Order: sequence, then C-alpha cells, then structure tokens
Amino acid sequence: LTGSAVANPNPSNFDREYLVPVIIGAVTPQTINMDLDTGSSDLWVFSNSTPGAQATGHVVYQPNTCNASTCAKLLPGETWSIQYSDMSSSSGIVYSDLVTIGGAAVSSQAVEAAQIVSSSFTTDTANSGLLGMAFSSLNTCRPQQQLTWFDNIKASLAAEVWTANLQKGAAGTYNFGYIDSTAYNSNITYTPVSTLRGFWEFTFSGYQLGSSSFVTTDMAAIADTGTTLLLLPSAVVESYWAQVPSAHLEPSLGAYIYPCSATPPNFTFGIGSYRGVVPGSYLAYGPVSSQWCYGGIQSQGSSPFSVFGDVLLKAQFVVFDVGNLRIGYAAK
Ligand SMILES: CC[C@H](C)[C@H](NC(=O)C[C@H](O)[C@H](CC1CCCCC1)NC(=O)CCNC(=O)[C@H](Cc1ccccc1)NC(=O)N1CCC(N)CC1)C(=O)NCc1cnc(C)nc1N
Repeated sequence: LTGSAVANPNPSNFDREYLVPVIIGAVTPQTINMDLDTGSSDLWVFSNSTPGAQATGHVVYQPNTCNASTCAKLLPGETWSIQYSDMSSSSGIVYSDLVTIGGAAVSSQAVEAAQIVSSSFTTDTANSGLLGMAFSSLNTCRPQQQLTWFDNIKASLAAEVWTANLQKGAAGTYNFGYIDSTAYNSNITYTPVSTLRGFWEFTFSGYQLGSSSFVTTDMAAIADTGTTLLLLPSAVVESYWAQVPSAHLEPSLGAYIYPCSATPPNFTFGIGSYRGVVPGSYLAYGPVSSQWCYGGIQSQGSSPFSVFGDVLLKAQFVVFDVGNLRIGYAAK
C-alpha cells in the first residue's frame, strides 16, 4: 500500500501553511482540508459540535453514527485539549471513523471533533483541522491516548516512511509508504531522530549565513511543517539580519523586519557533510507595510531547539523515516 496527496499552500498568505484534502467517513464521506503538522499529534476537525459562531466559513465534520460497522462511533468518555506555541488552542470529544489520505485508508482512526476553537482558528477559514504527524506520545486524548493516522497505517504501507515535497507558492506533495526517486536531484542524507520530546528532533551540524563562512557547531532542531518560519537562536538571527541594511527587530511585532526592496541572504544548514541551501527569496516572508517586510528567519526564543519550518522545508525533499527513526534531506 502507498498513498500520495497534494499539499496546497494557503493562497492568501505567503505559504503560511500547507493544506491536505482528507476524506473522513465511510457512509457519508466528507473532504476536509487540513494542515498536516509534524509539530503535533492530534487529528482534529471543526465539527457539528463546534459552536456556529466559531465554525463560520469552515467545512465541518458531521459524524454519521449509524448502526453499521462502517459508521462513526463516539468514543465514550474520551476528550482532548491542545495548546500550540502560537498561543492558539482547541478541545473537544473523540469519534472513531474511516480516514483516507491520498488513497490510503485507516478504518478506525481517532477523529477529534472540536467543541471549542480559539479565534485564530476561526479566522483561518482555509484550514478546517489539523493532521498531527509527530509521534503519538504527544497525542492529548484522555483517558486513552490515541494513535496518529501514520501510526495506524504504517504496518500496511510498503515502507514505514513518508515524504514532504513542499513548494514555494505552488502545490507540493506528501507521499506515504515510498520514496519517489524522481523528486530530488542528489543523494538523501539521513540523520537519527530523537523521539524523547515527541517531535521529529535531530541534530544539525552547523550553518552558513549568506556568503559568510560555515559555522561548524552541533545544534538541536525539530522539523515542523506546522510552523511557517525558520526559528533559530537569537544570536544567529541577529547575525543573519545584520547582513541586510536597515533590517531590525521591531519591538511591536517581536520579529525582525527588513526593507522589502532588499533580498535576504541565503541560509545554509549542515547535516554531516551535506549542505542544504534555503534561497534568500524563500526567507522573504511578506509585507507588514508598504516598505517593510516580515523576515522568514526569526528567534526560537527560549525553546531548547530550532524549528525548521515551512520556509526551509519547501527548499528540500524531506524523508520522515518512522521505521528507522531518522530524517532525510535532499536538494531538489
Ligand atoms: C501537544 C502540543 C503540541 C506538541 C504543540 N505543537 C506546536 O505548538 C507546534 C505546532 O507545529 C503548531 C501547529 C500550528 C498551530 C496553529 C495552527 C496552525 C498549525 N505550530 C505553531 O504553533 C506555530 C504556528 N504559528 C506560526 O508558525 C506563525 C505563523 C505566522 C507567520 C508569519 C507571521 C505571523 C504568524 N508564526 C509565528 O507565530 N511566528 C511569528 C512571530 C515570531 N516571533 C515567531 C514565529 C506544542 O508544542 N504545544 C506546547 C506549547 C503550549 N503552549 C505554548 C505557549 N507553547 C507551546 N509550545
């Protein structure tokens, strides 16, 4: 078994997130556009349990709890509640239902129906749910923690692996169960993943800012499709933006902005001897005013790891190798 699904960038805001069509339900299938998120492990959707005012503009999951074995089933007493690093949150109840992504189906997937969503979810009408693809240890369902869609399907797949091939301003692909050797143009460099914190966490071997020399130093990072930007230690971020005249940390935003007339320098990361290059044009996030633009590289703050978010991931072919607990990067 393999699967392949399109990854659509949210068109209205600078690839802020990438959405995947997910089909939920057997008796009355519904296609729901969801944000595939390697930074969390809950599969949750707007639903008929979400108050109308919070669900306006969203596709809502309507579980068909009929009597046949193929119907949705409420999991009695199960609830979930999640907080994200951008301060958004959601919570609700849990059904078991058929969930198909790119042709690959899980018959009894925990589908978490939202009863409450915070305001930033309501306003992001392109996104009607999150598809958690971190490790199941982070799933918030209680009293019985639930498995991610990938953990449920992996034994049926040709290989316990999936890949992300995100594009800048264009549709990309998530493939499940196989590696498309035509999708990248070099060898894949793998490095071990630590699941201790439940994320796709790995060590990178250093970085290069623009045309400066490569800085060799082991650093911790997570690969997070659910974070838009590339978050690095504040000292590195300061050095990076020092290369762009007039770029500065804007206190009111808590973020670096730079003159839109400038093109930011490239960012290169190391994995062993592999060098992954993020073109400067990928690090131009978007305008905050007529002349100032929001930087694609920002501080990781007090986080103990950097966050390789979409601005970096879209420049690479990324292999999430669950079977071997490793992550792979290749140029494309
Ligand atoms: C089971 C929880 C689960 C593991 C959870 N995982 C995450 O938060 C990471 C996950 O990938 C989630 C998934 C999101 C959630 C919101 C909807 C879209 C998907 N990612 C995030 O929270 C970061 C998403 N937000 C973003 O990436 C936004 C998008 C944006 C871009 C440009 C301009 C403005 C906004 N970026 C920012 O907020 N930034 C701009 C501001 C800058 N100073 C930092 C970066 C977690 O760590 N929670 C712990 C947690 C709780 N509370 C807090 C406060 N921090 C936490 N880390």
